[in-house]
Amino acid sequence: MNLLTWPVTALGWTSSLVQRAEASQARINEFLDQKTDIISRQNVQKELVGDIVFEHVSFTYPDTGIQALRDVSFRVRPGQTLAVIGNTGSGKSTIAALLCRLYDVTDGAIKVDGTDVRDYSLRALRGQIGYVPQDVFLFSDSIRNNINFGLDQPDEARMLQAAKDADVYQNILAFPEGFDTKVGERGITLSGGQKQRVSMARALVKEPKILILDDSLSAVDTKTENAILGSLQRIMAQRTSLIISHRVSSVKLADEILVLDDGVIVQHGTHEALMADATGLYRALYERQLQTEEA
Ligand SMILES: Nc1ncnc2c1ncn2[C@@H]1O[C@H](COP(=O)(O)OP(=O)(O)OP(=O)(O)O)[C@@H](O)[C@H]1O
Repeated sequence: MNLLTWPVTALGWTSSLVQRAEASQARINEFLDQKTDIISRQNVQKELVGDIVFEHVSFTYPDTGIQALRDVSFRVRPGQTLAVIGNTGSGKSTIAALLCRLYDVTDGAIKVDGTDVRDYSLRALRGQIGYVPQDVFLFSDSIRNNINFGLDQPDEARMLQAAKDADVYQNILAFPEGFDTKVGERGITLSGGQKQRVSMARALVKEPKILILDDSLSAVDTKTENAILGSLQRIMAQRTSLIISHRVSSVKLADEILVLDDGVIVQHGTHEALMADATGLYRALYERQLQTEEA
């Protein structure tokens, strides 16, 4: 059903339909506002395995002229976890935005399972990527509908499992109406960490082949973050994951870590290998964060 052309009068039937339509409309508008030049080709609709390759990718934001990435190359094999760390503004989120094709690369290419992302149908590509954005967006609706958002056929067992995996199940059960509890303007207010975990459950319930966590646990303390990442290990082992963070604690378990500085990969390797480089940016980030935590 095309919600863009859905007659407004037809929306009057049930309030939950209206809310879902509003929610979908908001999301559609969000995409349309910024992505008018992204063309969806219908030819490639295959099921993904999750092999991601960035080949000499450079990207300049068209509106500001800011070059966010310069000659970035890496590969993440199916089932592996790649982490990206760097200071604020170093280009981390831009990597996620390009992979989801919110923008097209300026130079180079991004390939998923050997096919350029520009050749996929947008629906096929984005439908298989679970993206937990930095800025969580929850609809004024029940927690259940927020988690199941975008699914054609919601499944109760899958939703419950996603909430458990995102470590928000017990919080939700403690609310008066459990998963039917309304959030947002007409409901209760969730803490920043709870919102992030509901948003994570929304990504996990899709059982995506590619999972992107974009600073998704910044609002929880390091202890909770470690507990969530620990419980996500099983899930991440079954898909290709991209963890974007400015915190060393979030990235240290990854198979490979990229260190970005001003749009350029300045280091890459495992946590142990990067820590061994006493003069590298990674070690400097680690020591700075240790000092902040101790303070
Ligand atoms: N939508 C946008 N339009 C124009 N410029 C942008 C946009 N998003 C990011 N930028 C710019 O691109 C550069 C890289 O930003 P990006 O968000 O990728 O960095 P980041 O490492 O994820 O930062 P943070 O840790 O603060 O989220 C920055 O200079 C930023 O100001």
